[in-house]
Amino acid sequence: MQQTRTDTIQNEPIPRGEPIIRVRDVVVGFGSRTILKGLSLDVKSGEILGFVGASGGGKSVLTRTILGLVPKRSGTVEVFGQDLDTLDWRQRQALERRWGVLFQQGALFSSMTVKENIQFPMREYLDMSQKLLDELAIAKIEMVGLKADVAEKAPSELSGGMIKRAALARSLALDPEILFLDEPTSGLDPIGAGEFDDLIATLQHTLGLTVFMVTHDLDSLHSVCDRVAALVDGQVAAVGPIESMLESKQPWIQAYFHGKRARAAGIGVDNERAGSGARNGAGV
Ligand SMILES: Nc1ncnc2c1ncn2[C@@H]1O[C@H](COP(=O)(O)OP(=O)(O)OP(=O)(O)O)[C@@H](O)[C@H]1O
Repeated sequence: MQQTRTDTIQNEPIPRGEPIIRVRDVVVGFGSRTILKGLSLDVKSGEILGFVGASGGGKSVLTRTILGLVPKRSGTVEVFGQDLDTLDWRQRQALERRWGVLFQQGALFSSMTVKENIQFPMREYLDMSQKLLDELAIAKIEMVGLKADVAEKAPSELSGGMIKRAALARSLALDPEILFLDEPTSGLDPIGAGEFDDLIATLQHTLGLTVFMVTHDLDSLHSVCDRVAALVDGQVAAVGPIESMLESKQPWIQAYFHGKRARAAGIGVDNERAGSGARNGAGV
């Protein structure tokens, strides 16, 4: 059991399949531009939800809004059953250590070794000896499929794929229940991306994580996501298993999931062969 310096208000795990993130009628804008226009979405405990949408449509903005990094104009965000607007800073801190984030650039501190990067969030929240911190960091490094000797390396000595894994190890530093991934496979070659997808699926399965994953990667959507939510014009236009996306009549979703790249990823091929056997969308 890790020791914590932070008070917690509610540590009950959310039962599998129940909403662990509940976004309701969220409006976010910058100046005269409104990006999220009354967006609602549930992320269920234990699922990998893929979040897709046009470039610049607001996927990262939603992620950052859930994380409390971007102010809302209206609407509510509940995580672990708690309305984020009602928490004081201590409660907020307790809640934040229950999630991990891997941002698009997977930025590691360049002046620190991989081990120090992973220990950075640990030092903020955990009160334990250096020896234990070292053991924990090595465990995280091995968990993401890297060798222990990577611990002492600088980020500049790593390949792009290794940096992603090291950044993932850091996001797992505090044993989060929810993992936010912003385009985790961007910049990886198809083999590296496939391996990273497998890693996410394995970690989700073994650690019982809930994963909210912004992605453009049709292979990832196909191979690891339990459900997909599509952001169109500031709202979630459809959410459900990937098969349900194929049935959507929404033009952007049709273009996305029936396009050339989707066919190349094998999406829809089975459905087209099997006629109309696809499941229906699950709604928000
Ligand atoms: N802090 C900010 N101030 C002003 N505009 C912003 C800010 N953050 C995001 N935006 C704008 O909001 C829109 C949505 O951005 P966002 O990064 O969420 O898109 P996205 O869907 O994640 O795109 P991509 O798939 O290309 O990463 C963009 O037009 C962006 O310029």
